[in-house]
Amino acid sequence: MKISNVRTRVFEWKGHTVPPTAHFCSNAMDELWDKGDSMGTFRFHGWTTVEIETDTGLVGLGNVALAPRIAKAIIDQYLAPLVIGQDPFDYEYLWQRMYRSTHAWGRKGIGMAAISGVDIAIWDIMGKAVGQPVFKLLGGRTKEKIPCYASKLYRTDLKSMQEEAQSYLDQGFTAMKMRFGYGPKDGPTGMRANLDSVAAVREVIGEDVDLMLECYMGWNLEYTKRMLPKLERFQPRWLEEPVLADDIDGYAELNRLTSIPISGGEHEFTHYGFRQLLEKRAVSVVQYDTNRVGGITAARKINAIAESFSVPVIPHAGQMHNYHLTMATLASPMAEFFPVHDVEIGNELFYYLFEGDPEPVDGFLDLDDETPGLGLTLNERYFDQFHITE
Ligand SMILES: O=C(O)[C@H](O)[C@H](O)[C@@H](O)CO
Ligand SMILES: [Mg+2]
Repeated sequence: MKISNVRTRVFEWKGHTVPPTAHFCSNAMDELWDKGDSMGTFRFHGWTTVEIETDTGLVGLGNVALAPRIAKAIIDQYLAPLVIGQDPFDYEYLWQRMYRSTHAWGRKGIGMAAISGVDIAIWDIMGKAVGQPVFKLLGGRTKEKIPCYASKLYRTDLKSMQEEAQSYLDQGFTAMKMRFGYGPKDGPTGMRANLDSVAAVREVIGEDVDLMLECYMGWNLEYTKRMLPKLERFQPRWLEEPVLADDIDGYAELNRLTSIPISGGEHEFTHYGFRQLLEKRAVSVVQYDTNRVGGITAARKINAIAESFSVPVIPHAGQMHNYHLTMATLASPMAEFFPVHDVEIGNELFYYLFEGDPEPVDGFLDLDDETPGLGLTLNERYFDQFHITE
């Protein structure tokens, strides 16, 4: 079998979107005086699909969510020529070929995200070729079902957040993640607002539901050191991305500071990047996203490294490209799940673009033993809601 063609398309949502609101989610732009719509550069309203065809008629489907237009250009110009004519089962060789040939600029960030999209499509092909779901190629069914946590609760008014948290309880979730809306520039009143939002959610969900707290790179080391002791009474499952992804020593200092586990990794790349995070004990939860980190080929290596450090892997985003890895390793105890709703931040756009992702039932997801490959197809019902660039 040989790869005969690589087709990339950029899907940019032109349908209804929920307008941004102030303090929606703390983020890396908040430190700037002219931050404007600070989440503007962190919306996922576009996605790149990667369809890799073989000379035997199979089509593998991959995806990239970061900088979709750039990802398409990288795949079209640099990566497609490296894999066309090759055997997809030589996936490690093909990964090294893509990694090494773009090493000067592609080992982190959008270069590695583009490699991820190609790699995911290659694994979809391999599963389809042998008639097995991808997780069966990675280690098989290590769980009867995958526990998952509801992930939204962006900062709005406290009553709306309490109603949203209650809705996840009503759906049977026993874990959920909320976002902070304030950071260092908002001073003591912002701290109070942050603490009040956690108290409000805890008031609804009680003490026996896991609550994760998301800073999305919007705090800094000094502010987080002040916040952590104040947050301990809420017993969060983890505090996520309090500092910039490059501040690995800051992560490590925070992770040693209190009983609250620090999580991160959705903005880290390759098994080399995660070796650094783990050797420095910088995170207590590894959160790569397979469509960024280097695809399934890199993610499975990270799973093994994390397992050797006894650090759990709970990938960013849920979504099929991550679920197969979580199913195939005991090192990954659960998955993130983005509730489906109107397009807002854009994490939920995945459901408008693809069909096949499992629906959670009582806080659990399952994958089908009989569906070969990743189990995803493009959702053509919404194509008219997208501007599509071939
Ligand atoms: O952990 C997450 O889910 C990510 O940080 C979100 O996708 C991001 O959009 C901010 O909430
Ligand atoms: Mg996050």
